[in-house]
Amino acid sequence: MSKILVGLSGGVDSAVAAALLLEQGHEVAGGYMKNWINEDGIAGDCPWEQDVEDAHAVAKTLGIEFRVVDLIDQYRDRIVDYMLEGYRNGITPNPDVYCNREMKFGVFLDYALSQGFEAVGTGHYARRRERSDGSADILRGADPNKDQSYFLALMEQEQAVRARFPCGEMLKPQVREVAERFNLPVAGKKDSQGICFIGNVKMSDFLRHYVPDSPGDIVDLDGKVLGKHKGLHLYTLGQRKGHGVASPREGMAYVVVGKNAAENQLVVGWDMENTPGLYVKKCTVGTVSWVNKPITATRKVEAQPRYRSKSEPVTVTPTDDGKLALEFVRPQRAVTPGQICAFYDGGTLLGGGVFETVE
Ligand SMILES: Nc1ncnc2c1ncn2[C@@H]1O[C@H](COP(=O)(O)OP(=O)(O)OP(=O)(O)O)[C@@H](O)[C@H]1O
Repeated sequence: MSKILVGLSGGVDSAVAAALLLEQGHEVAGGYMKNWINEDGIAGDCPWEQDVEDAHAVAKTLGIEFRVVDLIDQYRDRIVDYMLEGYRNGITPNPDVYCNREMKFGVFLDYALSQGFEAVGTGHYARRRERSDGSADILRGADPNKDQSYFLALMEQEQAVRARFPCGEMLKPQVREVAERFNLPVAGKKDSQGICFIGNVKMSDFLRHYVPDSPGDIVDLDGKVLGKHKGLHLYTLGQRKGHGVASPREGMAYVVVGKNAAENQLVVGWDMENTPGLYVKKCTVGTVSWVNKPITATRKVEAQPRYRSKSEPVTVTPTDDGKLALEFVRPQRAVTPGQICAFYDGGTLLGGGVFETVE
């Protein structure tokens, strides 16, 4: 039996995580991380008050203690600033992945340990296996449609040791069944969408609040001006919609293939495999971390370049400066600096890093 603080978000998955850990005989308390309360007056609905209420109601139903943990300052420092800095520097950051490493299994775990808990449980769809030496592996969740191990790619070993993911062994419909069995008030609540804290605020509205628009030309690969963009940070490599350049050719679409920061130009090209800049086989990954057993010599593994994509065979070579040189077997579409690359060996998450340069 362990003493576990479960991150209760007000959603169904974390409510079920708490119920299952309780059923397994652990001593469980629920903690809501208060990360963001939209003090800056951004248009849109940030439903944190409803979420706290729902989390509290779940704790009451389960008969467990409930706390609200104020992490607003840490969230601004570690997630919001990282994100805004990334966009200002022309990359596409991934706050969801950082939130797991820095917040849930960072400051929230530190808080839990300081309060006498041994572990933090969450509703992530990922599995965890303990080895006989006490170390832990993170595996893909049993539900292939819900697997969230990608978001845990920057977790380190000490964090994996202290994590608990009881929903990872189940399929989503089974999680809903458990919620009903425990009469949890959130059993029918809709899954949350998008970035962990923004709620229903549109990402472009959020960014616009902090990073000023900086309009410039949209050009094709020959430099011909096709339109105007609102600011390079508002566009992502591979983006097909929302750039406003209509295609004159039936069945062909323009996509973002590059950003020329020096000229403040957004470059678009045809969505085809031979369009320069859109598909790459070689790239580098920095900010590397390993859940278990670092890769120290050239090795063939699988890499998942974004959340909703398959993992792909890749050769990984550590470089002298602590980064990784990657060579994919097949060309990859829109490998985006700032986004996360997760490495797997079969169903086991090895670790991850941040895409830096692409060739
Ligand atoms: N504000 C929060 N406070 C405490 N824990 C949180 C909070 N936000 C997320 N978590 C934890 O992290 C897990 C994964 O977060 P994510 O935002 O992906 O939620 P989710 O998959 O929609 O799950 P849920 O149904 O529990 O909201 C949650 O299941 C929960 O345990």
